[in-house]
Amino acid sequence: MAKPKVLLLGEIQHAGAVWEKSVASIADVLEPNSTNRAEFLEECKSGRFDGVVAAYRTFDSVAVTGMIDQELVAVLPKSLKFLSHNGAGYDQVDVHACSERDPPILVSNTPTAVNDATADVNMFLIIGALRGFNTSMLALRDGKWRGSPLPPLGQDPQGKVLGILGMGGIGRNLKKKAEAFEMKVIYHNRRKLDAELCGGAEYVSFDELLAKSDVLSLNLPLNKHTRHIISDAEFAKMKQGVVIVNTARGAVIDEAALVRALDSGRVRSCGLDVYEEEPKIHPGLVANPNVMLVPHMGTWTVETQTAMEEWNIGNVQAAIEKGKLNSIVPEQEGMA
Ligand SMILES: O=CC(=O)O
Repeated sequence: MAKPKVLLLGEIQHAGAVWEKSVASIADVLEPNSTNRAEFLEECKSGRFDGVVAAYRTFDSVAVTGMIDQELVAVLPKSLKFLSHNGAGYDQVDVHACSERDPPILVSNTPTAVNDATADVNMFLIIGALRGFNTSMLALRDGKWRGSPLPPLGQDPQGKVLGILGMGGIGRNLKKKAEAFEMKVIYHNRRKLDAELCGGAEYVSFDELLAKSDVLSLNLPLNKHTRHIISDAEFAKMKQGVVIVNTARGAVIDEAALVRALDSGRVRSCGLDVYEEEPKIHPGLVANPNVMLVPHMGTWTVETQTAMEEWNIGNVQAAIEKGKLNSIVPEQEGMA
């Protein structure tokens, strides 16, 4: 019997042995010859991927395929039923277009695998931004010890109110870590979570979150409802001297408005792992020595990258062996 076909978009870098033992041993794995989106669209139209049942994609494969949007979904082979995205955030995939296609393409991501590593970076950015470490770290490397004039004193996390916008897996993990630093956690989410799930954190309205937080952390997915959820009007509702931290996706904040809020002093400092137009960063952020900037490394650890790949491989394996995904994105729950 012919083996099922799987499309590999991007590279398996850490769980190669698991891939070989599982998917590669039971499926024919195809990889695109294309080097850009125009070529990839043509390669899809040529029928080269016909018969493919499941696709494994990486965040970086967007460089070849472009976004998985309506235009691309329309030319993907009709045989493709499952798309496994190796990442927690799947804003590169238009899930609505995948659901609407006949037959639909079911999408999975890698939620829980990323929680610890991302919440760790989140905590690092909170402490770094509160303590204002960036200025003196730059001064030290410039041969000026702590710098002259001396940097302003930092602030302790103990007793500060941490507002978490988006109480999913990363938000809940961050809550536990922040409580070890004696921060008081409040949160806002599309829906209030039961007390056990949110670990007793206080649920507040969006406006209350903005008004009460000493540190505001963005932990929500990027989609058309959350793009620029934080902009000038929201900064105006925050405390003077608030600290902003974002490990979610750059575009949940209007970056130009953030720079204005930093320049006016409304925002004292920020810690960012993600940017609106990666790898471009707003010059107003780069020029500000007071802000902590990390180049999208929230999940950049051996353990987490391996766990993410293994999770994604598990989804592809389940797709071809059982005709279903182990985990499906929330928008498609009930479609499997
Ligand atoms: O940014 C990282 C991810 O979405 O997993």
